[in-house]
Amino acid sequence: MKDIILTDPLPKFFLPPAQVRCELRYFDSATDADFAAARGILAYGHVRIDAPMMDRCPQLRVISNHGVGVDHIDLQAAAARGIPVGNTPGCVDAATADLTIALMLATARRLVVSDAFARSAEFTQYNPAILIGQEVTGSTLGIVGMGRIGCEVARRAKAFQMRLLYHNRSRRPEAEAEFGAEYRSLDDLLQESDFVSLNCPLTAETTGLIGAAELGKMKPTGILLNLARGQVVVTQALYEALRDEKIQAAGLDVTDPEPLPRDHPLLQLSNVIITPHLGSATGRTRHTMMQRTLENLFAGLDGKPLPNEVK
Ligand SMILES: O=CC(=O)O
Repeated sequence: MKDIILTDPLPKFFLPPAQVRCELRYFDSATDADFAAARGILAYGHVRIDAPMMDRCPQLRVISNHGVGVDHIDLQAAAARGIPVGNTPGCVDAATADLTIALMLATARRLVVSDAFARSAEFTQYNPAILIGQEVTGSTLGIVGMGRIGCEVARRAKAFQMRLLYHNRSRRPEAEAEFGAEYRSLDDLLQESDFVSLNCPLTAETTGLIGAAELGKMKPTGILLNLARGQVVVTQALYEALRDEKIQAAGLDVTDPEPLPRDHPLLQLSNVIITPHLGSATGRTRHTMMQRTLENLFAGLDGKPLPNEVK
């Protein structure tokens, strides 16, 4: 008999490998009986998985998260109920670091407004005076969160001959040795960097980490990149800093709230580029994430240790 699994609607390529041993029930249409019978939860999107949901599932053996960040899952509640939580670290790093660099280049070289200009009637001839950007090569990049993704960003930034600073909960001697990254307090990093890249997990410590005071420490030419979680940045403070040109630009793959309401003033600014939470969104990475998610799910259903358990 197949195991009943609660999940979000999954893409087509995910279905055959999941359905080998699972019957899928979608959160938004699952009945009380489905919750009562569920032996696993496959968290594909960011549905909040909290204690009341766990208590609706007395048979629950495992929660398997498609992705790295588990801030939408109440880990304490899961631990208290003896339910292991799995995630997919490692396989998302390259794609997320690629998008960090893409947003760095796109904000520095004003790609989105340039594209609009090139399509408009205003573009009548080559004009060396317009749309001047910032040079990425040789600039200083400050990485907040020198974990796996931060290290991949550093690796790519070296190809642009960037000077690297980092801030992390603890010193990372390997990153210092491999990339020549210099440790800084958050304040010093904000003051010295041309680009500040947020690549940290969302935790109690990083919620609201970048507010008005922190943005005020950045250079007026500084560019903020957020590939972490929207809640790491105080949205209103960021809006004001961009509106008042206290910083030059921001590249955001995540926002708080997410998505921003259509009438949010941040969406009116031309010095911000927003992508809809696409850090790991490449075909290859999505495929590997699927495999890792199912490995954790199936191991949990079998009562075996998860290959990647969140501790
Ligand atoms: O946001 C995506 C992830 O946490 O992997």
